[in-house]
Amino acid sequence: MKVYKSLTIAGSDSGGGAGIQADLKTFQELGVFGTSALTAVTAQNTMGVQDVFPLNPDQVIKQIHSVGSDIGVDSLKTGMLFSAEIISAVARTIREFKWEKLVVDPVMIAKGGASLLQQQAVAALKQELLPLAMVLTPNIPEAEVLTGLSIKSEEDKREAARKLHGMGVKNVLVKGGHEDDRYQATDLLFDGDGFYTFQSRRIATKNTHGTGCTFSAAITAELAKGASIHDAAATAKTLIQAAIEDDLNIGSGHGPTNHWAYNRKMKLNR
Ligand SMILES: Nc1ncnc2c1ncn2[C@@H]1O[C@H](COP(=O)(O)OP(=O)(O)O)[C@@H](O)[C@H]1O
Ligand SMILES: Cc1ncc(COP(=O)(O)O)c(N)n1
Repeated sequence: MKVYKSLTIAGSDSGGGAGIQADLKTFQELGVFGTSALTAVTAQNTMGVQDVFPLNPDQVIKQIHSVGSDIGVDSLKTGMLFSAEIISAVARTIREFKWEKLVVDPVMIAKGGASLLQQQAVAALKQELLPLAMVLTPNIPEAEVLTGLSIKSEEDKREAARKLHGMGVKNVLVKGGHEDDRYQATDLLFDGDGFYTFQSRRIATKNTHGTGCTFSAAITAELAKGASIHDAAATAKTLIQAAIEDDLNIGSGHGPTNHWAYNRKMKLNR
């Protein structure tokens, strides 16, 4: 049996809903062997981020080398990277290994408002990491920071996607979770040629902690198995919908989604 492997380079969420924990659970749910390189430890729960302890770039790089030199990487994703120094070191290592199936989730701010990326690191993200990305998955506020555009409409989303593609990203997937739409959650993919939308019913819930991490991890796992970006995005959208729908209601703030809901839903639909 061929074993597919995905690496996540991201922060730890002690609360288990986002970051490395969400990524590994999602890889597992999609049948892919998950490995990780931690960039930072956060003391975090559903109420917010209580503290952030970044690792130094050498500590991050050593973990990536350990995984890359022995276990192997069919696809990888980045999440919380925190500083320009970590971004430069990670970008250098990805180039060294010549990994192509890279999903960049440009994590900037946690749902509760805590900063997970230093402001001065945005330039490094744009210059060093975006040109290596096979897929970039910004939410609306992240797409606004990266492009300098204000995004209010579907056409604004397209304009932002075009601009990000111009920065060297092969496929741009602008997520619509933050949109002011009571009925739908619509994600937009631009592959350089055409636009594709992935739409679902918007679920009325406060428990959306880690949706972005889970969504980009699902794309990463599907790419490892050889799926096209279009198919990977479709699977990720189905998985995140099932995960949000199946409300776990953990904690008293923004709770996590259910990472094992997808397979259960697939079995029921069979
Ligand atoms: N309330 C919701 N109902 C259904 N889908 C949602 C909801 N909120 C977010 N999503 C979906 O979850 C994924 C992550 O979106 P988003 O919330 O924009 O990212 P982030 O967690 O990075 O802020 C996207 O596929 C988006 O469409
Ligand atoms: C360690 C870590 N990484 C990422 C996020 C973003 O979470 P979300 O997916 O809800 O934007 C987070 N809260 N913590």
